[in-house]
Amino acid sequence: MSGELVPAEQVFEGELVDERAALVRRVETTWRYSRVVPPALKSREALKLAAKDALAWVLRAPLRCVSAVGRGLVVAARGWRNWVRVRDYRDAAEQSEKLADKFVEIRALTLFRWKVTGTVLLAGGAVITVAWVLYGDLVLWSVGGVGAAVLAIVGRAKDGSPGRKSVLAGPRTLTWTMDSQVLVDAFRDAKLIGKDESLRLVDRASRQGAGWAITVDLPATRKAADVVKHREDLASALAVDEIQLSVERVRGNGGHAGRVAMWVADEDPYASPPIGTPLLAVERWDAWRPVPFGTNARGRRIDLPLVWTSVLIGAIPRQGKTMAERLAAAGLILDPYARLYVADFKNGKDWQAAEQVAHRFMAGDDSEHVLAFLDWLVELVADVQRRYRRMQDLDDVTCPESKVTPAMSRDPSLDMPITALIVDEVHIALEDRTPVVVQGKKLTAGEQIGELLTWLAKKAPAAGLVLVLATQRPDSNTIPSKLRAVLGSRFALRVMDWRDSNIVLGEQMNTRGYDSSRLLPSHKGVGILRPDGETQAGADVLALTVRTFYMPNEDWRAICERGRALREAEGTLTGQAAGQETPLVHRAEAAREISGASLDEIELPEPLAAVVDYLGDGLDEREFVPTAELVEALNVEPTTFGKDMGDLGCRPTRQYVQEEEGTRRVRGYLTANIRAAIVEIGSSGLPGVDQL
Ligand SMILES: Nc1ncnc2c1ncn2[C@@H]1O[C@H](COP(=O)(O)OP(=O)(O)OP(=O)(O)O)[C@@H](O)[C@H]1O
Repeated sequence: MSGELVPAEQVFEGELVDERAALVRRVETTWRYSRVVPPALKSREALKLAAKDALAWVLRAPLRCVSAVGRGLVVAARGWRNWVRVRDYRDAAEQSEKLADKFVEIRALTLFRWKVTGTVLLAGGAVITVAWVLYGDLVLWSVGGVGAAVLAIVGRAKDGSPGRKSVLAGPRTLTWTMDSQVLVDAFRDAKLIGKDESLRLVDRASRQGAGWAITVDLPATRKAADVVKHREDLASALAVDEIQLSVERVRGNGGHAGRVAMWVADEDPYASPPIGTPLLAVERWDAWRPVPFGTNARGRRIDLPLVWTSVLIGAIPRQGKTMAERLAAAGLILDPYARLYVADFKNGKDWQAAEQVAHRFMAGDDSEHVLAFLDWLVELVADVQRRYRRMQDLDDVTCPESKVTPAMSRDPSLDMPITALIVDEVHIALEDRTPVVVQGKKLTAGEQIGELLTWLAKKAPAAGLVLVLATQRPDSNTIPSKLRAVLGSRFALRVMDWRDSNIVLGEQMNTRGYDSSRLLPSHKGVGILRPDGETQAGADVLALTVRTFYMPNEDWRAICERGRALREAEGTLTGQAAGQETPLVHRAEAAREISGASLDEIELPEPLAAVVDYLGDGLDEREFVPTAELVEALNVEPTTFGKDMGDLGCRPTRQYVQEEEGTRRVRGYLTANIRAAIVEIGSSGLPGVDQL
């Protein structure tokens, strides 16, 4: 130290003054907090850790690389699949609900992209092969390396994208047409097949009419009938209204109990304008041919066979019942050989036009109409019995079985035309409570009508009688179950509940998937048809939804006018239409016709038998026979005789008779009354009406 003074930094109390250490400390601090220095180099510990990590990374790199390439492969395959199936376009079409319209375009584009794929694969393969031939294995290694690197980059694990992306499902409608997995899922969701079960496509989805059709086979032991039954569940799973979904079991040679034909309409098939009846365009019709009745959801025409069957139509008011009944009638009207009985208990103008063509016509809902209708039925019963008797006499060539044939029905000498009894609002007749006496039994007219209609529905179709009954009240109290059971074809338009639907269509039909109470009120003329016999849908189809053709009044009138002209030309206009007021057959006489017995064959109680014996031919030739004459001839006691005759239905009357001393008014019996009593007794020995 020289004692010379030098400048020095300020020194605080307690601070060690060491210039070198301070500098090192400052450098260290700067290094540690610097942003540019990598963290691994900031401390010895960090460096050790980084070295370990690097070693682990190097060791795991091949594994990561392989899994990245694998993921890349999956991503690339998925991307290619979406591209080749035009996924983006299809999704856009689906979102805008235009998938059906774009289907053809999408198919064409798919095909094109498949071709591009094939071409690229072939061309790429060829180039690599040539290069390999020219330059050796290096080419393969290079292509493999580059490909693997690209795939590894594509498939590298990205932060924040674990697993599959969840997506909101778009409209499911019609997706199934392109992706059968969607259909399988829908069947599973509707619990029609199990979780591990699948469907087998018999036909690819194809365009049919305004919708898509597909046929599938259910897994073994699953039944097509269950799919039909749970149509609504399936419709829900496919996200369509059940009215748009038609499901049928495929039967016959090409089908089996597990084969289902489905058809899904693009939109409500019954929302379109109604279709007019094709009958308007024909000159005449053959009653033996099924009558054009309506169309099914697919727009296929459905005809209704009428001959050899009877039809019941039921619906709540204003659903198209009369329209349906008139369609059935129209086919018969256009056949000049068919005979019509038309009873309109609604008494509207719907049936008026038929008056000009009907053998018998009646519109009204009073007791007198009901009684007149009863007489029609008696007349028809007698007619049917006459037909069967006549058929017995015909040779086997003309009449091979106890059934009317087309030739027989058109032969005027046989007088067995196809005869239709068409009744609108039949419940009015069936509910009528006017008392009538039948074979000494008191009944209501309604009961008697029920009995006769049942008999006719049971026995008359083979004799050429067709019953077409429509009712607004298809409940069990109104239409006797005996009658319903023998009406072969049923058509149920919308009704109030499934019970009413079953009453029209038959027991348990709702559990088989046929319930007309589920039809929409706006769907006028749409109903469930359970045909008796074969329709276009096939002989085995239990029931089908049909929308009847539309036949407004003017078309109906035109058809009736044509029917009249045809009958005039053929000379087959009869009954009321021809101006003939044919007297109605007396009920008792009809009963005689039923039995086929003549008066002589009837076993009579006394004293009637003695009276008949005594009168002989006089029974027909004389008009009146005095009581005194009978008492004397038969040698009976007058009071007892009078009482016994009264009990047998013969009431005495007073009439003027010519005697030697002049004209005298005496008590006696009208032979007509005696004859009526004989017939009445004869018919009571026949099977009662309920046994008919
Ligand atoms: N196939 C159809 N297409 C379109 N509309 C129809 C069809 N059938 C019936 N309608 C319409 O439904 C309405 C009722 O028809 P209709 O008179 O035949 O019914 P209804 O059941 O007989 O009625 P009501 O019980 O009063 O006798 C009519 O306005 C008719 O035009």
